Order: sequence, then C-alpha cells, then structure tokens
Amino acid sequence: MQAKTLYRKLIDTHCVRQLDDQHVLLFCDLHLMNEYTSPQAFAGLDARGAGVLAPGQNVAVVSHIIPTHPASPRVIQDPASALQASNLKRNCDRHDILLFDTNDAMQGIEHVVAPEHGLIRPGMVVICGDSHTTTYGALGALGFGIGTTEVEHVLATQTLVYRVADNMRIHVDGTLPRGSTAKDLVLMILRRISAQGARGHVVEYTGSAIEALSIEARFTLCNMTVEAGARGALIAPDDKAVDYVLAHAPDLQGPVREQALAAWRELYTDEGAIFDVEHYFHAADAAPHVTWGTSPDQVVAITDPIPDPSLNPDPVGRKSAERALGYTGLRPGQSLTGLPIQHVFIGSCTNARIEDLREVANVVRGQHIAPGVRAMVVPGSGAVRDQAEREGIAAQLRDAGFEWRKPGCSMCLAMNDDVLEEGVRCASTTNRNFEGRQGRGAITHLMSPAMAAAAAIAGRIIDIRTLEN
Ligand SMILES: CC(C)[C@H](C(=O)O)[C@@H](O)C(=O)O
Ligand code: SF4
Repeated sequence: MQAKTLYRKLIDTHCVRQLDDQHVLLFCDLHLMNEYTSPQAFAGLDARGAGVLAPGQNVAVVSHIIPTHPASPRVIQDPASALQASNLKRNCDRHDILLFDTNDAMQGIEHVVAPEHGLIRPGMVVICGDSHTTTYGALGALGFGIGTTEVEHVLATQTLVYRVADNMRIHVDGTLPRGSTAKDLVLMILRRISAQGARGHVVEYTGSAIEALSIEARFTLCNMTVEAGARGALIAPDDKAVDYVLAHAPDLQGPVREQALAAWRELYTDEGAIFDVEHYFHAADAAPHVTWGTSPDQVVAITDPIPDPSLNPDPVGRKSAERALGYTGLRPGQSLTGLPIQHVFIGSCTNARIEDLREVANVVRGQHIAPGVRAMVVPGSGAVRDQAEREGIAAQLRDAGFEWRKPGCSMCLAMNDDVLEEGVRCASTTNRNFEGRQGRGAITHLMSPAMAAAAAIAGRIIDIRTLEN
C-alpha cells in the first residue's frame, strides 16, 4: 500500500467523490459558525428554499462583535452588530443548531469554545467561516476557513468542494529556551518562512519540540500557522491529544469510544510518505520574539535589532518593510527592548486559554502595571474565565491593575467596543498586527502572554528573561 501523509489520510476518509484531478467533494464533520460570516449564507438558503441537512453537525458562537465590559447582562449597543447577533439566534433557533449566544455562560471565541466542549476530535474535518480554524490541527483534526458562499453549501449539504492542498512538513527538534513559548516558536517560523511561506500547503508539525508542547500550546502554534498562508496545520494525535479529547468529551463511552480510539491510532504519516516541502528548525533558536511591522512575519528575537529594509534583496519585501516601519514609527537597527507601550492586550484565540493566563499571573505576581499603561485581559471563553477566577488568577490580575473582562474577540480586531486610539502602541498576544487592526492608527506588537505581561509591568517592551521571578 502507498505510504500516506496524515493530511492525505484525512482527505481520503472524507472524500465523498473525486470531482477532478484537483478537487474533491469533502465531507465535513463539524461546521462552526459565527455571527459575522453566516447571515448571508442563511439568507441564501432561505432564498433557495433549502434547509440545513445535518443541524447536529453545526454549532454557532457569537465571537467577534460582543462587548467584553464586565457588566451583566451583556448588551450589544451597535445596531448593525446587534442585528448580526439576533439574526444568528433566529437562524439557529429555526434550524435547531446549537448556539453559544451573547449571554451564555460558556460563550467566548469560537476557537476556544469548540474544543472545550469536546466538539473537536482527532481525524475530523472542521470548517468555519474564519481563517483561524487551523487551530484544531492541535488535536489531529483538519480545520480551515471557508467563505460565505461555501458556508451556505455546507449548511445545505454538509460537504464542500475542496481543492486538495500540497503537503509541507515542519520538523522542530530540541527544547525551547527559558522564557519562550509556542508563540515565540511560531513567530520564529514565520520570520524564517515568511507570511507566504506555507501558501497552498497543509503543514504537518513533527519533532521532539512539538511532542513536548501541551495541547494548549499546540493550539497556539496551529492557530498562527495560517499567518504563513497555510491551508491547514496538523499534529498527529498522541496520548496528550487523546487525553485532552476524552477529558472534554464525557459522552464518548463504551464501544463508540473503543472504535474512536482505534481510528485515532491510525492518524499519523506513514513511514516513507512524501512531502512536497520540508523545513527543519531547532526550538533552541526560538528566543522570545516581538513583531516590529504590520505583518506577523515582520518579527525579530527580542535581542535582535529591527532589520534594515535596504538590505532586503526582494523589492516587494523591501517596500512593505519600509511602509511598515513608517506605520509603526520605528527605525532599522533599532532595538525593541525599552520601547514604551501604552496598552497591553492579553486575549484572542491564539493566547487566551488558561495556561496563557497562568503564565501572565506568574509574571505579574505581587507587582503592579506601570503608571500610564492600560492593560486588559480578555479570557477566551466563559470556561476559561471561571477557571481563572477559581484559581485566584483573576483577583491577582485585578490587584495588579489589569482590567478583567468578559470573553470575546475584543481588541484582537476592533470589531466591537474594544478599540485602540490612534497612535497607541500595544503589546498584544494576538495573531495579526495589520495596519489599523486594533484601531485606526494604533500600533500592534505581537508577542507571548509572558512578554506582554512583562511589558505591562515595565511600561515598555522588555526581554522576559531579564525579569527576576
Ligand atoms: C472576522 C473573520 C472573518 C476573521 C477571520 O477570518 O479570521 C477574523 O476572525 C480575523 O481574525 O481576522
Ligand atoms: S480572536 Fe481574533 S483571530 Fe481569533 S477569531 Fe477572534 S478576531 Fe479572529
């Protein structure tokens, strides 16, 4: 039998029909929805008089537009956003689709909520009208974002016309340096392969450094792989992944559980399977990283100076770096260490899980944020928020001067009440630092939760390793 990659196995087990050389009709186990990319799809279904084929395989979460202010109940003030939320509720009610609504205690960012409820399992194909659906590769599920017209197709048929991607393997051996996390690893990979480096590919991560990562750290890594242009990210499920899923899916019992475990054991790349592209990295090279520009690959290790665009042999890269430096108000050769920040944002589907908040709490312990800094922590979900309260993390962060908010996408993309003002420089645990992403004219520096926490305390970007703790 021909040796197959994990990706190929997932495609083959979900192929309803081969449509041509490149395309398959792909069965989708789970379709996640948000308020932002689903309304037109439901409207399209209605116009055709079509229904939802498999309501139980669709789940919706209000994520992007929700206010995170601690007031209860949460009320969406912006009329257009309120309409999106009420439309989603109406559509889910009508079609019998599970919804984590605005005031649901378990609401949050869709990519944080779904795995918490055991909805993501190894070997699944999971799709969503959102690019960060790649997150689920952490559990050996093929997740990827789709467009609104595809959302309609999936609702009606639970399938998708899918162009099969190329295979890339990124192998990372070794141990992360002190102070570094999966965020620093993925930022280093982005620096090395660029924001286009995995375009058209599904990336499988392998190696001892990947095996050593916790499941939450793997979520971070797979989440940001889309920033390299990847069409998916995968990590073969190991015992850690299986334990995580079983802990979150108490319904999986008896013979079904045994069948599932047997199927999951087959989810690995066969010896001798061919990848179209392979990269090798050493985790030891992933010192804490911070972005200096307006693309996640415009990033350096905190100890390195900002590169000089004039030395970039690629004219397009040079131009975009020059423009980015103009926007972020920085100079080639400058060090990011010591750069004053006015805002700190800890949140997003990249870094707002309990382990992230524990790291923040560890850095902050007994200290206070610097005068003049505004720092917000937005947990990824109601479950994360509750857990952090039970562990005393919330109280500790509040005492340190952080705002402790309700869950949602919040300032990851200013599509709600949480918007930065022009010129504000923000240390952020999010995944995108595009121009205006956190507010018009606001400047985003992507980094790990620990580095963002350290920036909050110092009032400037610092190397976490210089903090005595
Ligand atoms: C709003 C949504 C479509 C978008 C995405 O696809 O990723 C958002 O979540 C983002 O992070 O930019
Ligand atoms: S937290 Fe940010 S990246 Fe994640 S889904 Fe929301 S807006 Fe997109």
